[in-house]
Amino acid sequence: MLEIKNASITIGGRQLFAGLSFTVPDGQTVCLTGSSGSGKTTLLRAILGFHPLDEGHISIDGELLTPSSAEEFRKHISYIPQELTLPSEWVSDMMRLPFTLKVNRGKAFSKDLLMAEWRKLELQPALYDKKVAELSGGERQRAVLSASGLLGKSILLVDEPTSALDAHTSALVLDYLKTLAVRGCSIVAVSHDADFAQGCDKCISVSATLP
Ligand SMILES: Nc1ncnc2c1ncn2[C@@H]1O[C@H](COP(=O)(O)OP(=O)(O)OP(=O)(O)O)[C@@H](O)[C@H]1O
Repeated sequence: MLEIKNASITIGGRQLFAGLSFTVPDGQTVCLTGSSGSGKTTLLRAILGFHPLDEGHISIDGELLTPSSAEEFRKHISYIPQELTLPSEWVSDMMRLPFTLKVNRGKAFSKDLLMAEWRKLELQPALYDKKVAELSGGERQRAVLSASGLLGKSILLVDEPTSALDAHTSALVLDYLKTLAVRGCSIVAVSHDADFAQGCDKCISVSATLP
């Protein structure tokens, strides 16, 4: 279980949020909502240990996130940022890349298992042999999500997973996230998509403090 307790972050003299508390039990999907600039992405970065809280704490399964535990914590977290800068030229390389990282040691890549994830996300198998630049934004988003699904980490943080998708495909992505949740994953998604937010188990409003 992921727990955020009494969290506050101020950047450049502006308080983004304060006293923010919520839990994400194993198997739950939580949607972070809030106006642009309210600090949703910053909160995801805090969970990754890349941005310190000014007050409060973050814990996973009762273990506190600290500067010294952050690296160990990240081994259990998949993070899909809003803006994907993908270093691979080919989709096949992009899909294999996470499995070559030290942090994912012990996780074996399987194209067959990946294709099973792709079917759930309605990605055509032929895309696997294309260049990344040939994929649409929504195809790229879903392909990256499928690799996270295959990695099977216990926490998934995903920023705007449906921003490039039509209503049908957004619903597909929500269903997909729920299949990951059923496997025990705790999911925190940032979204401005009201239908997506409604489909999650819980919505947390990250509220900006007005000057
Ligand atoms: N490293 C940083 N240095 C300076 N300012 C930052 C930094 N990170 C975030 N900010 C500022 O903090 C505020 C919150 O940013 P954040 O990206 O968390 O918002 P958000 O709620 O995710 O917004 P959006 O919905 O537009 O994606 C913004 O004003 C942003 O400019």
